[in-house]
Amino acid sequence: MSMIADFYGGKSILITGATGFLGKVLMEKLFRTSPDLRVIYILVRPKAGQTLQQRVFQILNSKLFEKVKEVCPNVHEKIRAISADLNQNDFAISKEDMQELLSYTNIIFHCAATVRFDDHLRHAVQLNVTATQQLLLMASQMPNLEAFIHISTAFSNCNLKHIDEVIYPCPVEPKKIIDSMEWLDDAIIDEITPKLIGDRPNTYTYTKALGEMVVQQESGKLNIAIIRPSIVGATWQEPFPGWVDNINGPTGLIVAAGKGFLRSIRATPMAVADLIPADIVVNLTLAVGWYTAVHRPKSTLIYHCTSGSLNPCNWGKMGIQVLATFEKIPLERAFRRPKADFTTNNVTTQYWNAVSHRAPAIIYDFYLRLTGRKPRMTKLMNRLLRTLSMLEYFINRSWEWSTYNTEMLMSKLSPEDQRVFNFDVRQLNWLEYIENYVLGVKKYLLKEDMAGIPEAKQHLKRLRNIHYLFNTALFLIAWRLLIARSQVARNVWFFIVSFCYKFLSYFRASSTLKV
Ligand SMILES: CCCCCCCCCCCCCCCCCCCCCC(=O)SCCNC(=O)CCNC(=O)[C@H](O)C(C)(C)COP(=O)(O)OP(=O)(O)OC[C@H]1O[C@@H](n2cnc3c(N)ncnc32)[C@H](O)[C@@H]1OP(=O)(O)O
Ligand SMILES: NC(=O)C1=CN([C@@H]2O[C@H](COP(=O)(O)OP(=O)(O)OC[C@H]3O[C@@H](n4cnc5c(N)ncnc54)[C@H](OP(=O)(O)O)[C@@H]3O)[C@@H](O)[C@H]2O)C=CC1
Repeated sequence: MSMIADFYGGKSILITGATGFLGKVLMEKLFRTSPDLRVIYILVRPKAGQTLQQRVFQILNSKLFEKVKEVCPNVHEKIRAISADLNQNDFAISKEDMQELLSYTNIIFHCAATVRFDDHLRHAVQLNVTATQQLLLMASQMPNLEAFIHISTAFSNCNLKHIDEVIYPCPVEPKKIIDSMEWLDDAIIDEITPKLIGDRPNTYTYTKALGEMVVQQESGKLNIAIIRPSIVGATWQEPFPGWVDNINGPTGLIVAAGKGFLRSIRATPMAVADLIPADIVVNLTLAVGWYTAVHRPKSTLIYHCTSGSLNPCNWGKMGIQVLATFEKIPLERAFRRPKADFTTNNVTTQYWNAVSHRAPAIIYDFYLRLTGRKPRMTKLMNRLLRTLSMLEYFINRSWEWSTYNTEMLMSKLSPEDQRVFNFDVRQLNWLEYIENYVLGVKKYLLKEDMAGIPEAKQHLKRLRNIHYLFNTALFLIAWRLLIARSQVARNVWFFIVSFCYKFLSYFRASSTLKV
């Protein structure tokens, strides 16, 4: 019997960010392991022309929720979508809905955030700091609340090399930042942003650090815990291996490599690739929810959900395995063959960006223009290069995260809970995981059919032939130009031609003699 699954039975759970990557995996696991839970409230905003109901319907009818329907056939009745926008005052929740949330909620999982690295500071503060503060205020009015679990990121203190499971203060108090965002205009905010974020690389990591400070300062009498996952990747085992549905983090680069857009990347092959599968994050989150509610630790505990210190993998190994998988299982309609390499300095990066990224895009756009179509490759390539420049910070450094609390929690679980809510990353086989990740990208994100693999392989063969033809033509043109200009080149050319002629004559003469 799982104590954790049992604990969530009959509970009313509030999840923010339930429509996001992690939120969906969290909801799925909750429904699958505790189908007798009372209700899951999710705060959702209408988006991309879809109503709340349409969004929920789409999630529940997705591949991810297939197994849930077997164990919890009435899942539609157990999910209650509440119209909310975390950017608005009181989240723009109606009075009745607010009353219901305040009266019944037992557990809160706060996953919502803006994860964009380059978000404007005002927006990032609003969502990652102010909204967290408002949610804590709401939580403090919930008489039945047992635990508040805040999802942060292991990179909130990426300006440090060794990071402990503690909250590190930022120089400027979050309250002052929240206040100043109300009266400063955008131009001034733009000007002070680099000074505020200091040695952090972007507004995302900075505002997530401020969010943690807010949690600490406003915790009051609440039972709170903070989880810091590193780079969340596709699922490892549950509900099935390799599930992923957005392009954040490494996923976008895996797609770009598989489609042949990404040919070189400025990364340190030996740097630790601190990836963590989404299902491990979710299992730890649910275990932390249980532990925080039942054991009520005296202070706010922080849990690092990272892989580097327990089972390290590096970017070099990961890159090789990604490419090896694409050899066996290519993506459809690739632009070029999947073939990428790491560069380690600015000069080679600029060179390969020009030769392997920009030049093919320009040539392809020229071809599109010639055939009366709209050019698009240069724009796409520029976006990819911008993305690469944003991710570079994270793939050229290694961090050490201590995992004392996470290991302590593991030791508190019963053998059954260790199995059902497994967050022991030491059991993960990286090569197998990455292969499944790449397969998952193909199946679940790009929705490509496995039956199309032979055709995809044929397409790659055609691309290889075009590549050889192009290189031969380029070589011949260069050689012709050289011969026209250099006496040495001419001599070498005559030498080769006469050597080939003599060799052929000798070969013909000896074969005539034999007859
Ligand atoms: C041997 C070599 C082998 C090579 C093989 C390859 C193997 C793999 C090697 C693996 C190395 C992994 C490194 C991971 C490090 C992650 C560190 C995370 C650390 C923190 C973790 C966290 O705690 S938190 C979650 C992370 N938070 C994000 O990860 C959001 C990022 N993101 C944005 O901050 C915005 O996205 C940004 C970029 C501003 C654009 O912003 P923007 O306004 O220009 O545009 P959009 O966002 O609308 O995206 C418009 C177009 O960008 C394209 N794109 C967007 N993301 C993309 C992406 N990741 N990879 C590719 N392409 C991407 C997309 O293809 C769109 O293309 P299209 O237009 O055709 O749809
Ligand atoms: N992915 C990763 O690699 C990592 C993520 N994390 C943390 O995990 C958490 C979840 O991340 P992830 O699932 O990847 O992120 P996603 O971007 O996939 O999901 C973000 C969620 O927040 C919601 N949200 C954003 N703005 C609002 C708003 N104004 N009102 C209501 N809801 C809003 C989104 O809703 P909508 O669908 O409407 O946009 C979505 O459900 C975040 O706190 C993130 O910082 C930490 C480490 C790594």
